[in-house]
Amino acid sequence: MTEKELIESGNMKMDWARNHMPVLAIVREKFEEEKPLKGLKVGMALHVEAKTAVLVETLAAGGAEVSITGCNPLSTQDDVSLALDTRKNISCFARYGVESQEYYEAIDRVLDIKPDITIDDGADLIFKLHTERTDLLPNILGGCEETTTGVHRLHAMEKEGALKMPVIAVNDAMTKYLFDNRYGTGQSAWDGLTRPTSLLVAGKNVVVAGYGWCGRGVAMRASGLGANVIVTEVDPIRALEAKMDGYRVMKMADAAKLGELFVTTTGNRDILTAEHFKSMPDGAILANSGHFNVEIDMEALASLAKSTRTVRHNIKEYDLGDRRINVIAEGRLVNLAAGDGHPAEVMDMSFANQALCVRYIAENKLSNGVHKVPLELDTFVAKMKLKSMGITIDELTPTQECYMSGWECGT
Ligand SMILES: NC(=O)c1ccc[n+]([C@@H]2O[C@H](COP(=O)([O-])OP(=O)(O)OC[C@H]3O[C@@H](n4cnc5c(N)ncnc54)[C@H](O)[C@@H]3O)[C@@H](O)[C@H]2O)c1
Ligand SMILES: O=c1[nH]cnc2c1ncn2[C@@H]1O[C@H](CO)[C@@H](O)[C@H]1O
Ligand SMILES: N[C@@H](CCS)C(=O)O
Repeated sequence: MTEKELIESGNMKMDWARNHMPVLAIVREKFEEEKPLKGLKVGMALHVEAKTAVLVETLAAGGAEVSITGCNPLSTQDDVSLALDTRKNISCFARYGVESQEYYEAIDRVLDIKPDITIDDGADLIFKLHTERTDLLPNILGGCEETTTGVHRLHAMEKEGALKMPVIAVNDAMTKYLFDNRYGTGQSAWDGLTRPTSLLVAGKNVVVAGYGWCGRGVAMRASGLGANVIVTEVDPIRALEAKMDGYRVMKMADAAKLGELFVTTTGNRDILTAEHFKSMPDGAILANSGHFNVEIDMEALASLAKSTRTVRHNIKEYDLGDRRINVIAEGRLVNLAAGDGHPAEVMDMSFANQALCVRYIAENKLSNGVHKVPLELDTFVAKMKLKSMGITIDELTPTQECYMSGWECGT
């Protein structure tokens, strides 16, 4: 495609996404009217695709100058990146398939605008701010973090006294993780698994590692597609939940022997290791929908392999001699690296939270540390989402409110 065609394609994707993000549209209208971000610069590292682009244009509509790059070398859609870069007050440095050095250089270019507010997915931008670009910290009003792993990193920094800015844990808003991590990952992980493989899920043994918000979504949809789902966990409560939700629960050492398709969603490292690769059935398919590319030990797999080859777009086969193992999208987030990311209706809520939190940072002086999304913003997003779906719900009557808050009328 020519550059002009790519830009057209990016704009088309953005139009489609925008039309399915009604809560963000409400926020954008307010931003257009009130310009709450006028004079502010926002630096972002997020998955650069159409839904993210709608968030970026929303921030620009609020008066901000926005500079963005990717948060994963394989999740950028170049057509959207180019289309964004043509917009007024927006620069986009993300490119698909960049090597590590180029990935971090692009984060530096984002930081070169000297942002007042940051938005991260995985905390790579904040990490750079606290290591190589500390000179920029005094200018920072605050940041927002999109994902569970990023929030973990920030809590670890805070605990060590290393976090030198306020950050809002957007992931932890109820209108984010209950929907994005569960229904979003539940659907888009299967988009990323079925597109490259073009194989049947029904009847397969699917092993889901981790029964957190992402894991339960992936397991639920696997079950809906007819798979026999096996869950692995380290948390006894979550393992019990998985069992009572109807799945088999066992150690990965045992699941490895049975699984035909493996999906990691733990946010942890070394979930699938040499020990497991050696006992997997021939042709097993592995994918990660959790944390970076460390959930599957790709180095161990490469060193066990006698040879490797690309067997389909986004699938690499590792020939171990007595068996072959297939990995989707280099063990990186399968839903974004091999699929189209979460559905727009879900990112609508996640990104409405992001836009509202950026405004909150602009209008309130926050102390250094990790902050919750204010409950009124979380509730606003839920109410607007219901409204956009044409759903009205009951309200407590004064008598009911009194009954619920009293203690005399318990029986
Ligand atoms: N692919 C996506 O688009 C997407 C969306 C949201 C979150 N995420 C990422 O997915 C990961 C999980 O997020 P979440 O919100 O579900 O987190 P979560 O904390 O709710 O769940 C993680 C689960 O993994 C379990 N776990 C940890 N180590 C394990 C091990 N060794 N074996 C088995 N289970 C183990 C934990 O006990 C926990 O129940 C994070 O890295 C997050 O950033 C990805
Ligand atoms: O299509 C998408 N566009 C932008 N962000 C996404 C999309 N799908 C998922 N995530 C976000 O990626 C984070 C993990 O890196 C998740 O927390 C989710 O919010
Ligand atoms: N942005 C990182 C963290 C996801 S949990 C990634 O894409 O790997």
